[in-house]
Amino acid sequence: MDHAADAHRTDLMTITRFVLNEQSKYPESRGDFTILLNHIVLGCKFVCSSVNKGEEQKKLDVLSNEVFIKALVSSGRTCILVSEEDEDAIIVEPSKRGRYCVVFDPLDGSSNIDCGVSIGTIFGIYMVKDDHEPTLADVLQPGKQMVAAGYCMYGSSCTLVLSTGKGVNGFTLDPSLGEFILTHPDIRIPKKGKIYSVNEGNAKNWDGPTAKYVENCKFPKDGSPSKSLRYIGSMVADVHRTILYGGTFMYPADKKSPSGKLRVLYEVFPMSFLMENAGGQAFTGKQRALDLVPTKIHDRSPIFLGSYDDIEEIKALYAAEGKEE
Ligand SMILES: O=P(O)(O)OC[C@H]1O[C@](O)(COP(=O)(O)O)[C@@H](O)[C@@H]1O
Repeated sequence: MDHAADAHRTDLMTITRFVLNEQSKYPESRGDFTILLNHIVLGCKFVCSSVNKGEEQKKLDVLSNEVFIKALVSSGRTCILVSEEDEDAIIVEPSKRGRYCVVFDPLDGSSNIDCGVSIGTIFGIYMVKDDHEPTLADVLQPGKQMVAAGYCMYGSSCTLVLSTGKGVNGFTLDPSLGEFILTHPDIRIPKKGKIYSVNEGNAKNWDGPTAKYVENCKFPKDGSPSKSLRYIGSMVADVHRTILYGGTFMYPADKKSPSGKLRVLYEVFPMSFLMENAGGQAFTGKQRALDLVPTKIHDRSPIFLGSYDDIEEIKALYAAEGKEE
């Protein structure tokens, strides 16, 4: 091996080192974010190892949630937590409080566990500005106020994708080191893609613009090649492929579920934050997804996210429909 390749192999950029480097650009930084992230990473390592051991779904759902909550509270850096698994938000006891609010889905796509399809953890982080008693208002904030978001995918390898608002970076767990190492620096989504991803089983209930977009993907009128349908039905895996290869991922509204299926705080916002930071877009059918203001912690929203040009096409179809009405 030549010296340059060797230097690369021996100069390990762990996720902690990466975030410390980023934070050191801010003189006011106290290292709190790095400590918080280390606790999230611990939760991800736990879930990764449990998935690999083949724990069954029910147990894994509950276990993952408990591990994340305990890790986040014990970090001493959080004040309010919202988990997909818990109906109510968790207000951290005063002696363990810090400035961050974490919204998360500890094990998204868990119905896929027992057949070995990739699943993941999704998280978003808000920061409270002053010392006040934490309330739900601290997390019922538009996604554009998040300071960071990410997901960890438990697949053939364990990959953590993170944005702190300046680009998107991917880290892969090296099981022999027990460390996430930077393997995908500065991920940019292709400007236009060749793939669309949606549950076509719901097609008969879609609205006009969604149906028209999917029709255009299959039978483009401008002579361009048809797009391919790829749908895993596990959001982290579908979004991960979309960021890397380009195209669109959609969970639209339909007649049966007018708000779609996916949850605003811990599914739609973190993935939209990552998409925008990778150069893509995220749209609800009405507005930029990150501008949404949730009114309840488990609110849902339709979502279209992906390559810049492809989402422009969807936005144009919704705008045209608005004019027809
Ligand atoms: O099976 P559908 O309706 O296509 O839904 C798939 C979506 O549901 C999810 O599995 C989330 O649902 P769960 O919270 O029940 O796991 C996402 O990961 C995925 O994008």
